[in-house]
Amino acid sequence: MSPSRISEEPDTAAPPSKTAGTIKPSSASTRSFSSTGSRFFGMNTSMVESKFLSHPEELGIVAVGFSGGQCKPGVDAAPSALIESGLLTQLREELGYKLYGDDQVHLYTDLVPKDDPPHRNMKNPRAVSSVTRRIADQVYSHAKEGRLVLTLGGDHSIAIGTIGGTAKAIRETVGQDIAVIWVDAHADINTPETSGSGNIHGMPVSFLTGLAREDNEDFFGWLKPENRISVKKLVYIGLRDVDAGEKRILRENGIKAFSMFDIDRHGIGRVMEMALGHIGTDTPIHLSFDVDALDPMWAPSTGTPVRGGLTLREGDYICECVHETGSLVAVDLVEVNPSLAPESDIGAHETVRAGCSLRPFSVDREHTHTISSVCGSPQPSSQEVTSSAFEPDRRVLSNPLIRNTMASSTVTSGSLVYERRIVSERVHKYHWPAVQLNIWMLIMLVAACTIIGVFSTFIQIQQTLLLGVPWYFPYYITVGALTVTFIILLLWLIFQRRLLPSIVMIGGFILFVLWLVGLIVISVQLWGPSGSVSSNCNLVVFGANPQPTGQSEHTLAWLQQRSICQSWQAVFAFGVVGAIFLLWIMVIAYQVFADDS
Ligand SMILES: NC(=[NH2+])NCCC[C@H](N)C(=O)O
Repeated sequence: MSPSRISEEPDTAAPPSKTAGTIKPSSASTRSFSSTGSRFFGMNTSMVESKFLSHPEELGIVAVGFSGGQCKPGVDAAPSALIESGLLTQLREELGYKLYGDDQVHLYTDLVPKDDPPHRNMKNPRAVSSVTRRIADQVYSHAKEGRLVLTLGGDHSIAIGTIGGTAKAIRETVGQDIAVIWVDAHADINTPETSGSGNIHGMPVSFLTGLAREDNEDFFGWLKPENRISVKKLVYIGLRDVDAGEKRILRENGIKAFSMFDIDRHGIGRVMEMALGHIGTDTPIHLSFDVDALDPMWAPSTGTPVRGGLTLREGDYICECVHETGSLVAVDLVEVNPSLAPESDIGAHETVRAGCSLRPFSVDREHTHTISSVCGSPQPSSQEVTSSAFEPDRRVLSNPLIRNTMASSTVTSGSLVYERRIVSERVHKYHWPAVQLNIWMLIMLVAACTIIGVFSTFIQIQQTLLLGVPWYFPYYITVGALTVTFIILLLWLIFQRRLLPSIVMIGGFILFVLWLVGLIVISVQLWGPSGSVSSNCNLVVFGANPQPTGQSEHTLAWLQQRSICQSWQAVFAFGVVGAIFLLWIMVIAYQVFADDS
């Protein structure tokens, strides 16, 4: 590691300074803007209310000059390069943040042991473990103060510390678990055992989620449950180079991942809606942004570049959307490596510039309306889309030629033209109340089958007695059969995940009308003026005095007549229940429809 620093202070674990504007990037102004104490980020440009920060106008800066999570030197120089490019000055002077933090890039040299042999296939395990532990303390102290925390890396292994620190602080201050949006070309979820490289920057997520564990404090055993995150609250964006073992881990744990394939297919706007919808509106968000998520066209100077990545504008958009939620509590910007400048020095310069552009802190006021309407109210995620998020690109990933074209981008040298064709496709996910739907189907099934059964028996009796069959017997049997068919259709649609409220409303209405006609006819038969069934039953069956007993034909005939009368009553009761339940399902379908729109 060849550390670079802004000031050559030895690194200590001292808590971050509480003096505003103390980070001194080169000759940057140390002027500090006064805070109005309002709960808004970026007072000058944005009016997004922070949901979880008590001091959103304060920015805790942690500058991490550490590269031990991988083998290429230079990534430790990124914080200095970013600061020298004016990132912090802009945050302070243009966006009005009060900056908090030590006036140095931390090199953690005191924590790097001379001898650090591999452990469980991990390279530099002791150094990475103790450095990330120190970072966790630094981030924790800022987050505990209710500040937004910005960590400038360093390689992505440092996220073990940043996310570990945020998770703990937010649990203590807000009492909630954080969600993590991991923007990266890589999933970084290898366990020590699945990793092919042994580089810990490819493993941070497995330690943070508890998929990889160690008891020994020297090897991340210091990560306790309060530092961990749930796989359910983890969302990837921009993936395109995922190891086989990682794919298995993602699939087995049902982790939400939006690859470049999804971004090409749906567009970044829809992907952000789905990502934020998965997290929910009421969850603090830690955004961990690896600059290699961007296409090397914009960010070539990074350790593990992969072609076919995000445009710079898409990267900005992700940051803006997350900012717009008001749920952002911490940000990492990692893997900028100014010493890796393929072709020319412009590479390093461009990468640093891209890094500076990725600021989830402000949105132009003119943009605010458009962005709020897209990102501010996350849509429910679409299972049709995201469950397949990983599978379709397997073929693409395996073929480097195809991989390069998967972004559907065209680059013409001279003037840069980047154009992504977006196949837009609107996918709704309706939230049906499963319990109510199941109860409805069960009751309707019972009602329909009872009516079919009773009227079939009545037809047999009529035929046995050589009497004509009234039209409403077969009519009600048909209505019952249609109801059963409708329920089977609903079950099939549910199974296909295509149950639309309109189908339920139209089907429910038609059945309701048919059912109501049957109910009216039965009511007329039961209580109508001309020889009603009810009065006959009351007179002959229920009113028989004394009621016949004993083993005689008379008793058997009476019992038969009684069961006919009871069947009429049952038919009427189920007729009423059916009509009411059909009304109910129309109301449910309308609510589901209204909720979605
Ligand atoms: N943060 C990164 N750039 N990670 C790259 C990881 C590459 C590879 N999957 C590995 O585990 O080694």
